[in-house]
Amino acid sequence: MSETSVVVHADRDVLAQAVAARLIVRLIDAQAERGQAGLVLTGGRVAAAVYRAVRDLPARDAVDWSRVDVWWGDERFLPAGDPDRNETQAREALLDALPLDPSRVHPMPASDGSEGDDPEAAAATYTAALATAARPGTATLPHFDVLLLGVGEDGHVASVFPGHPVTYETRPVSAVRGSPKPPPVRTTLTLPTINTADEVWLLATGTDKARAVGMALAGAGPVQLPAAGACGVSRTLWLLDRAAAADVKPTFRSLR
Ligand SMILES: O=C(O)[C@H](O)[C@@H](O)[C@H](O)[C@H](O)COP(=O)(O)O
Repeated sequence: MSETSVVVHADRDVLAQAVAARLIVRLIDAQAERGQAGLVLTGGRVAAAVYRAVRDLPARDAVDWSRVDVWWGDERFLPAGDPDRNETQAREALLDALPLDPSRVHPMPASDGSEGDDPEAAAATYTAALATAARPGTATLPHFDVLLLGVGEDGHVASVFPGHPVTYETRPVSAVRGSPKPPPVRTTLTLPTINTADEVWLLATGTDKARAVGMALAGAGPVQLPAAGACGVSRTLWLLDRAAAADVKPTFRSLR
């Protein structure tokens, strides 16, 4: 039975520290249970603050990083190494500092990769990479223990934007053209894929996010507000600061 929880922290710095600690513990537990862990990264400023906090916490050494599979929930379709790629940002903020197994780090293709400047081909390549790592006996996807999502002011998650055709997409990975947040071309896990994760953690800070967060938790639909359609199999965890939680009904709040 899936559980939805909301945890509210004082501000972004405290949130980043607390989410980093929570993430480290969750990865340790996953490895204790399964011998490995699957982590899906997101882009954006809040996630970057969390990544830096993980990097700087000594407890990160309790994770066996060589047995963590790292995936991305979405990517800005730009050349390899572009500073605006989610991959580049995650590598700089965290991944470069960790003893990861490079074969277990799975960035989404870049626009100058072997697929060429073709986001549909890039989405197909990522779909194949996911299928290669699929759980034995299951369909097409690996085990995601934790899937991180930033939340946009408009309620987007990953590169699933409100009202965009991608909100209806049922294939595992989709190309996105005409993104309202630059750059316009992206690749993304779709909502059905996101929703196979054991735990989905939605991160939001600042007053700009309050309306979207409040509406998502009040039961908005996923086409209007994709964040409302992101749910973990075991748990959906909203990790907010006070400003982003301003419109969340008191029944959902657990102040920290
Ligand atoms: O590629 C991206 O831009 C992200 O994956 C996107 O979904 C992001 O997570 C949100 O827009 C929140 O970003 P902020 O934390 O910067 O507000």
